Amino acid sequence: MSASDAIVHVPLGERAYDIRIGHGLIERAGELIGAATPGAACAIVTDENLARTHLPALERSLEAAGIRHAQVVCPPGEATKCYRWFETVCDAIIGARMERGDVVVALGGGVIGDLAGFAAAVVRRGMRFVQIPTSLLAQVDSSVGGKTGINSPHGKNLVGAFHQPSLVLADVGVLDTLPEREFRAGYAEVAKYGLIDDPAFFAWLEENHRGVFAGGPERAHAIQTSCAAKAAVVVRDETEQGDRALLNLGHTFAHAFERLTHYDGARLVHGEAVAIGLVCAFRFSAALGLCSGQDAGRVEGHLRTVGLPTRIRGIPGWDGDAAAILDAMFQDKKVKRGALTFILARGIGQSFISRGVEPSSVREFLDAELARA
Ligand SMILES: NC(=O)c1ccc[n+]([C@@H]2O[C@H](COP(=O)([O-])OP(=O)(O)OC[C@H]3O[C@@H](n4cnc5c(N)ncnc54)[C@H](O)[C@@H]3O)[C@@H](O)[C@H]2O)c1
Ligand SMILES: O=C(O)C(=O)C[C@@H](O)[C@H](O)[C@H](O)COP(=O)(O)O
Ligand SMILES: [Zn+2]
Repeated sequence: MSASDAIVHVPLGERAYDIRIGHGLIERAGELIGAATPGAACAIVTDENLARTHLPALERSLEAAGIRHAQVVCPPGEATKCYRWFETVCDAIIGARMERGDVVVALGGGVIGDLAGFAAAVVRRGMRFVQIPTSLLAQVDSSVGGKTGINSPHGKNLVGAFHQPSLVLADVGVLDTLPEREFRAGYAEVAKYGLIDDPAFFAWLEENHRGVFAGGPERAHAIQTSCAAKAAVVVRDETEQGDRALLNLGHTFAHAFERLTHYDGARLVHGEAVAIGLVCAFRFSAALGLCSGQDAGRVEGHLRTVGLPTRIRGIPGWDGDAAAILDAMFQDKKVKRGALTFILARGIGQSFISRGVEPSSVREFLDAELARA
């Protein structure tokens, strides 16, 4: 145990768990997983990048704690969140004779977390699950809250389950090996929490983003603030019957862009799609007269300052039209009785759920965005 770890508790009754944020957590994973799930063996799910960098330390730690472990290594990238790799991961866990009481450990970014979590939700009708998020995005968002799943050719995350982890170990030190593009992409989800309901945090990010990117103490503060923000929403509405949809700010747009680029991370990764989606959500809100153009400009300005893409027309290799985006949006899980739902905003930190948004107004907005120089 280290006195300097921060802990965000997620009080979900019998599914309650801790998010531990600190340094050297992979080296201490054996001890921490052993304490959270005594006597359990571990099926580690990871990708090739993590297998090279941080898997050996995790294996040493499990061995030192006397924990039996097996692993399955997947290719990196969004395309892995698919039926084929889901089958491979499930069968690897089963083939390693992992029992229902054993633990699936996700060592990786959001792709691995979502895929491994979904396997944990269904193998032997539900195994325990530990998240060791290694990307900024996974540490601030995907490892928390229990959304797991894979993509369909029809749309993002369309097959999945809610399955909460038993423990989250966010080792801030592992971010030192994360490629800069991926760190930046994860920052979009950090900014999202300020934009949802915490204008002071967004203003803090505007002032302190350099420290977050440089790995100063601001980084751990941003991760902790993000986890606490997400945990608070998840505790209010675990399975997205209402308020949890706020965490989807920017995502009705983002998921359409990801599907239209065929989940090709070389062109667009999730966090980049979210950055463009956040700008769209605010610009759409401004176009509808809900929020000021000044606030929409502030959102775009900040994301552009940190180097994130902000324009639909900037998506590499995609030159489609508004009809294609709108068509993809109709596969969104927030669609209700055929009507679109968007998370819109009355200002920075003042987002709200808007049901039954007219497709014609979305179409008009998208046409104008696509015509933007
Ligand atoms: N479940 C949720 O609540 C939730 C929330 C947000 C996003 N997501 C999902 O998360 C996914 C995106 O996650 P992501 O941005 O982490 O992408 P990712 O999992 O593809 O990871 C990004 C890249 O960085 C590499 N990487 C990760 N950690 C590294 C490290 N420490 N050192 C070196 N390389 C490292 C990975 O191998 C990969 O190539 C999307 O599928 C998205 O839909 C889920
Ligand atoms: O946890 C949530 O709830 C979110 O919406 C977080 C999002 O950042 C994340 O991308 C999530 O996977 C999207 O969920 P989906 O239900 O729209 O697929
Ligand atoms: Zn997201």
